Amino acid sequence: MSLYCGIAFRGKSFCCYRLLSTYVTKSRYLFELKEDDDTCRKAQQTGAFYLFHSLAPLLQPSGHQHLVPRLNLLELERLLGKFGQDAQRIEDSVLIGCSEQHEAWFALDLGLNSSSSTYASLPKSELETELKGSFVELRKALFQLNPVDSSLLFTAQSLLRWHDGHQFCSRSGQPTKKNMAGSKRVCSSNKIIYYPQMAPVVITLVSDGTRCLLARQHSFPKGLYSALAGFCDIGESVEDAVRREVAEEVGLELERLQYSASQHWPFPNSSLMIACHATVKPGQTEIQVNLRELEAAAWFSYAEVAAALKRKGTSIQQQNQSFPFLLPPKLAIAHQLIKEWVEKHACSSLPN
Ligand SMILES: NC(=O)C1=CN([C@@H]2O[C@H](COP(=O)(O)OP(=O)(O)OC[C@H]3O[C@@H](n4cnc5c(N)ncnc54)[C@H](O)[C@@H]3O)[C@@H](O)[C@H]2O)C=CC1
Ligand SMILES: [Mg+2]
Repeated sequence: MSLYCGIAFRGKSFCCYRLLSTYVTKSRYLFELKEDDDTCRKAQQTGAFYLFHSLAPLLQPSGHQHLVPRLNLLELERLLGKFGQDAQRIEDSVLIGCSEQHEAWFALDLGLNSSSSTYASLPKSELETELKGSFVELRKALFQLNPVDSSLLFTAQSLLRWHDGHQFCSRSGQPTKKNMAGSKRVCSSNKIIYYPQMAPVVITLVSDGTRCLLARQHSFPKGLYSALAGFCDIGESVEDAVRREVAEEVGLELERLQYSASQHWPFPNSSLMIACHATVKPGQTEIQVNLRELEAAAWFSYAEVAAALKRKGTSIQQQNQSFPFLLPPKLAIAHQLIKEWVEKHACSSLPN
C-alpha cells in the first residue's frame, strides 16, 4: 500500500510529491490510531485480537512450536457473550501493531480486573476449553515461539501489565482512564497524562581478546550463564552504566566499548536492553565477583562458548562436558551478543 503526499522542504513554500513507502504509511497509520480514539475504534471492526489471561498469552501447541491464535471482532463478541459479558469490555484492549495492509492488532486480558471497567475476570479453564488452547506463562513459552510472535507478545504483555499497574493517579489517587489504543492514561481529576515506560538496562559481553566473561545470578535456571546486565541509574549515560555495572559486578575496568543492538525485554517488567561489546584493560583480568549480585562469573574460551552455542535444549542434565553450561535462548539479546563474539573470533582466527 502506498500514497502520494505533499512534503514541504525546510519551510519553503513549494511541495514535492513522492511515493511514500509501505513502512511510512504503516507508521503514520499507527500514529493515527494512537492519537484518535474514533479511528482506533473503527480499526477494531476489521482488527485481530490476541487474548491473555492474567498476563499469560493464549497459545495452541503444534508439534514443537506454539501457535498464537487471533480472534476477529465478531468471534470476540460471541465469546464474551457466552461468558455473560458485553462488547464494551473490548474497550479494555490495547493496540500492539498493524499489518502492512493496515489490519490493526490488539491484545485483551480476560483475567485482569480493571478499575475503569465493571467486568470481572473470566474463568481460565472454561475459556481454554472454549478456545481450544492454553494460557501459557510467557517465559515458559520462550523456546517455542517464533521471533515475530514473541516480539508481538512481549509488547502486548508489557502494555497490559503497565495498564494494570497504573489504574490510579500517583498524585491525586483518582482513577486514570486509558485512551482507545492504550498508548496513554489520563487522570480524571487533574488531567496528568501517564505514558507506558521501559527501564533502560545495559547488557555487556566483556572480552579480554581471547576469552569472554559470562556470569550467573542465583535466580537463573541451573547451568545458565549470560552476559553482565544492569539497570541504568538516574543521570547515567549508557557508557557510564556499562562501566559501573562491570566494575560493580566483577571488579574489572573497561578499556573499549562498542554498541551492538537493542531489544525490548518484558521480564520481569518492561526493559529496553542496550547491548554492547567491551574489552578489559590488558593484563587486568582478575575477576572479583560481587556475591550480592552474582552467584558466579568466569572467563570462557572461544571453544567452550562455540560448543555451548551449538547445544540444543534447556537442560544440562544429559551433558557430560567437564564444565557444562547453557547460554540464554536465541530470542534474548544476550544470545545475540555471544553469537557475534564467536563469529568475530572465528573470522579473526582464520589464516590469512
Ligand atoms: N534479554 C536478555 O538477553 C537479558 C535480559 N536481562 C534482564 O536485565 C535486567 C537487569 O539485569 P540485572 O542483572 O537483574 O540488573 P542489576 O544488576 O541492576 O540488578 C538488579 C537490582 O537492581 C536494582 N534496580 C535498580 N533499578 C531497578 C529497576 N528499574 N527495576 C528493577 N530493579 C532495579 C534492584 O535492587 C535489583 O535487585 C533483568 O530484569 C533481566 O531480565 C538480563 C540478562 C539477559
Ligand atoms: Mg546484574
